Amino acid sequence: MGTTNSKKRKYKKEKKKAKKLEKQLENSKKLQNKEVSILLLGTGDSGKSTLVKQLQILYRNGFTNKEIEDYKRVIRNTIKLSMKNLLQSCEELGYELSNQNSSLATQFEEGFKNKEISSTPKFATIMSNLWKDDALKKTWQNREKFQIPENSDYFWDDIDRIFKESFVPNNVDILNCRIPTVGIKEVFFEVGDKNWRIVDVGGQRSERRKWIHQFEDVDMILFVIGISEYAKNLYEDKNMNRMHESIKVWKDTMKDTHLKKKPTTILFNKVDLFTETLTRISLKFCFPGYEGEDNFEEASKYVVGKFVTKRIAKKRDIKHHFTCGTDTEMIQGIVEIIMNTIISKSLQGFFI
Ligand SMILES: Nc1nc2c(ncn2[C@@H]2O[C@H](COP(=O)(O)OP(=O)(O)OP(=O)(O)O)[C@@H](O)[C@H]2O)c(=O)[nH]1
Ligand SMILES: [Mg+2]
Repeated sequence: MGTTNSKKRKYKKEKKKAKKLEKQLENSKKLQNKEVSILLLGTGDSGKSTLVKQLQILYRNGFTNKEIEDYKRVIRNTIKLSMKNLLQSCEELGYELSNQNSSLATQFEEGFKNKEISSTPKFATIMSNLWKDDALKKTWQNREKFQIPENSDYFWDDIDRIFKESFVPNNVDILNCRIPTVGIKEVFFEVGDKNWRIVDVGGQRSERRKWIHQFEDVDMILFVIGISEYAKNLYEDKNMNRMHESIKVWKDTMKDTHLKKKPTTILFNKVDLFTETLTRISLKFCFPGYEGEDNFEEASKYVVGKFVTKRIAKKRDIKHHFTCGTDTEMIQGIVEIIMNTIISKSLQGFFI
């Protein structure tokens, strides 16, 4: 009797296993034909488009000649505009340039208005000499007090190369270059035998009302947070702290009914800048209640807790990673983890 029951149980178990396998095979076949859509969300400047550039480098042979030419123009313009901004902020903060550099600053102001002069190697040398001035270095150390592209120092350190006639931006230059996204951009990739659609949106306030139209048609959300931005205010609202805005946007987004069942991954991006900023500005600046040390381990754990709260995590499938958006190798590793998670969820019938 006992033996018969145990045989029956074994048979039932085997049957269940076979059915599961059959379902997985069926899902896998469906998945082969299905495009998986990932929606990138997050406030402005958090690093969404940088991630798309990385995917372009990793899975689409990089950038076209036209794109490279456009980036060349943007990079050179940004260097000039940021230098102007730095000089002005230096004055506002009350730091004084050396006498020699004061006359360079005058030459810069005069040349800045003239497109031809400001494209010459001589003008580039003026900027690279200015960048060596202690007062400008001190101003840069206080960059959270004004609005300036975060990676300006990457370009200023290399002005001579960038203003050479033969200059062609490399991938790292392009990854460091900032162009705010306006509207919705779709990018398509094929990795292995899967098709992926990545939807990149603009994150500044005026762009966010367009987000909702994308919610229904996507399989997964990647929410990008600039974790280093806890000491900065918004570009579009000088009185609002960027981290507090990010928390608000995240909580509002998670309330949306269309997104309730969508797997969500948070990327706490800009970890390189986070580590550096912590050496200058305490996390208390943003969270007065923070009592930990200003090191990556403690501070990042605290910030994660502000996003992955018990209330949000209880109802949802939320994962998170720390990233440096400009580090191609690191991003490749994270992207592979995310894609594998999606594939395994699809095999369970999650998206199909
Ligand atoms: N140092 C550093 N810079 C980063 C990192 N990720 C992105 N950036 C830079 O941050 C700036 C903004 O990145 P974007 O990708 O344009 O930001 P976004 O989220 O697309 O911004 P919007 O289009 O306005 O919503 C760019 O200059 C990037 O080079 C990072 O991890 N480290
Ligand atoms: Mg963008």
